[in-house]
Amino acid sequence: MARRMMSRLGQWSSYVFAVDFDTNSDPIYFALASKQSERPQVFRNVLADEMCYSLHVQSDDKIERAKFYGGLKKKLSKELPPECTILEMSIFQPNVKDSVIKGYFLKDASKSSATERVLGELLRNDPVYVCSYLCGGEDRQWSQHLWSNTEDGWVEVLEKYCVVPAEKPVHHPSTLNIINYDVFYSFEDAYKVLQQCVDIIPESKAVLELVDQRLESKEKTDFPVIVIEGLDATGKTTLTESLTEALGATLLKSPPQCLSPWRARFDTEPPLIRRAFYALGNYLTAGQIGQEARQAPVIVDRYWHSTAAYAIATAVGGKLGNLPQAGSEVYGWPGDLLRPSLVLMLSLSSQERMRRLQVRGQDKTMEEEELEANHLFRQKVEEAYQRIEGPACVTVDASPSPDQVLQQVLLLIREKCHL
Ligand SMILES: Nc1ncnc2c1ncn2[C@@H]1O[C@H](COP(=O)(O)OP(=O)(O)O)[C@@H](O)[C@H]1O
Ligand SMILES: Nc1ccn([C@H]2C[C@H](O)[C@@H](COP(=O)(O)OP(=O)(O)O)O2)c(=O)n1
Repeated sequence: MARRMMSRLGQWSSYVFAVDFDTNSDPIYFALASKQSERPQVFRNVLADEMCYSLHVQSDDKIERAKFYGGLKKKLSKELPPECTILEMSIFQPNVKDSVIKGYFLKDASKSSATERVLGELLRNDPVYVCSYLCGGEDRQWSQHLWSNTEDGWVEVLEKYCVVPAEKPVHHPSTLNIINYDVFYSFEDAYKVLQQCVDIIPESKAVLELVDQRLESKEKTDFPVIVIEGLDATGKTTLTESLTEALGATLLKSPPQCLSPWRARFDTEPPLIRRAFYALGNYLTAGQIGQEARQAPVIVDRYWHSTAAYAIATAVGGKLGNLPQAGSEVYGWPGDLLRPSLVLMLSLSSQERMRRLQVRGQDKTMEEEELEANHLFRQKVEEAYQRIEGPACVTVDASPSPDQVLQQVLLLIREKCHL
């Protein structure tokens, strides 16, 4: 037992735990120690008389971890008593890339044994670590208790540690695992993810077959390639159509039409798989761009900026300030993806965007519903758009009439692409 304790503390001593009690403020950071700290009040102001637990996925397989973590929230929401609040939590090594293990922190005000029963069941059947947290003693010190399964099926506490405060890290933990989890910077990295999904998501096979037949694109195109970006309802469809006509251009989009039968399927998958699907869509579109730009200018409705900006904004929790700094490698362009001549981002006030969404009155994707509900998320998408480089986007005011927006954009294209 003593040896196991040493080994676990050895394993976790460089890790910090972060719990998101409130998305508008910083997480609460804590670490584990064998002795109490002089500043023991880790959860002061955020926990009352509740029982607390944490759950972390325990698997070396990236796909299994992503799938299980996504399903775990649904399972917990369904099976736990309604008085139980489920908060996002992560364990990470401060400022070390790829070190995050995601999990949930449970605040349970139910005073029933149902929660422990559900967690015991999970521990027996699924790849999870389960811990409970207790506050005791005169100085109200918190301790963490790691659960273990006994051979006869009971749950026991295996190890117990003191919970001590930890410093706020320079980089928000949600930024540490962006590369190759949320954003893919080469064809091969995205392709590998879908290859590993073939057994669990049979549709991956059809997508990979299409991708295998993609056209190769040269680095330099004969005619200019102009990408139009922006949040939903900022006027991309309206502008790309009028622009295509005005310039005698070819109109393409990413993801391309040939992926539409599978898009809804991949939209239900966890970020790792969903984002790999969209990344591959860009390479398919790049092949089409290369082909079409031999004959005429090409207009593209969404491309890499959309893929990276939405992925980064979804991955980064909390405040706008948690986004990786401008100039970070996460905003870089994939070395093997065709670069357009110009990227324009249509920008609108949230009131006008909402008005246009209502006028259009269509079904919105879940993500767009979230955008509406979540002003912060919308800001993060736009900020990420503006930080992406290689080429960076030029922001266009999309609030004037459709014709005025078209004239403004034609001027920009003439100036930057000499068309
Ligand atoms: N410049 C504009 N002024 C006013 N309404 C516009 C303008 N551009 C587009 N719209 C309207 O706003 C809605 C969203 O435009 P759309 O081109 O479909 O956006 P997106 O393709 O970016 O989702 C549509 O109903 C469209 O007719
Ligand atoms: N090239 C692209 C295009 C869209 N995406 C993702 C990003 C968001 O999750 C959604 C936004 O697409 P949505 O269909 O809502 O937007 P439009 O209707 O095209 O304006 O798709 C992407 O990752 N890469």
